[in-house]
Amino acid sequence: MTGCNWGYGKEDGPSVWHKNYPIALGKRQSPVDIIPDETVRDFSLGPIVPDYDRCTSVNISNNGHSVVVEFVDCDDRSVIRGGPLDNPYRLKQFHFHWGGKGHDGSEHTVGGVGYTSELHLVHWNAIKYRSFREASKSSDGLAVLGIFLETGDDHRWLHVITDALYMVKYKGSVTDFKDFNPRCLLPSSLHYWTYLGSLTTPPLYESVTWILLKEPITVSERQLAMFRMLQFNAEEEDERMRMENNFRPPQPLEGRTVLSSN
Ligand SMILES: NS(=O)(=O)c1ccc(CCCCO)cc1
Ligand SMILES: [Zn+2]
Repeated sequence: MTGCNWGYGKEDGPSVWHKNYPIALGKRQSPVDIIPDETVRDFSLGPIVPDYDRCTSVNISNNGHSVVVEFVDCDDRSVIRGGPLDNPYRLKQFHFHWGGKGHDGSEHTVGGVGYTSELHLVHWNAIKYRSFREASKSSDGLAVLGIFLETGDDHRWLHVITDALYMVKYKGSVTDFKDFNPRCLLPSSLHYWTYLGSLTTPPLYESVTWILLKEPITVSERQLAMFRMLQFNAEEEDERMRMENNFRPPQPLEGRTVLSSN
């Protein structure tokens, strides 16, 4: 497998991903537009339980597409359970998607309206699969908890992440990032929508049970602007490209139903 040949530009962006990743035209692609009135209340859906209190964050890195915080996932120290999930899924990493200055950058939209940004906490089914890589190719392999970000006051804890961004400005950079518990990024309500979808970036595998929290968290424009000082390119590359608008637009629902917790 050669390196990444995709991006978010005109030549390599979401509209041409299908050339190298034909599943982009598949039947359970993500993100999608969530139309609240068309979601189905499922009273059998229990609460979602993120249990991150024994999590071990390892590092923060720039992979040329987003900024990613990775966690130790060799045991069940930090998992998400309940809701639509048949067993606990291990926390592997979280990352963000955002827009340009004054532009929305969420991936999922609600009633056709986007948010300023979207946080994805990525988990994998270690009960059924032996590795994240194997799980990522399986229809019930991954669970991604999606949290919308809206602009307003400073987020009390986001500075811990934005203070580290200068260390990972360029693609391929990584730095230690210990003792961060993503529980501080959750909104107060865990009411959610859930549906079966895919990774929103190549390889676009249709392996994700999406769980989207209805309540957004609030971050400031200043905090969000820090993400835009990141670059898509490596330090040694001539072409400087600001990391922004790293989101895929909504894809066809293709007959899927979005379920709603209470
Ligand atoms: N935006 S997302 O949460 O759907 C997401 C999560 C994780 C990956 C990496 C998959 C690597 C497979 O080998 C890609 C995308
Ligand atoms: Zn994502």
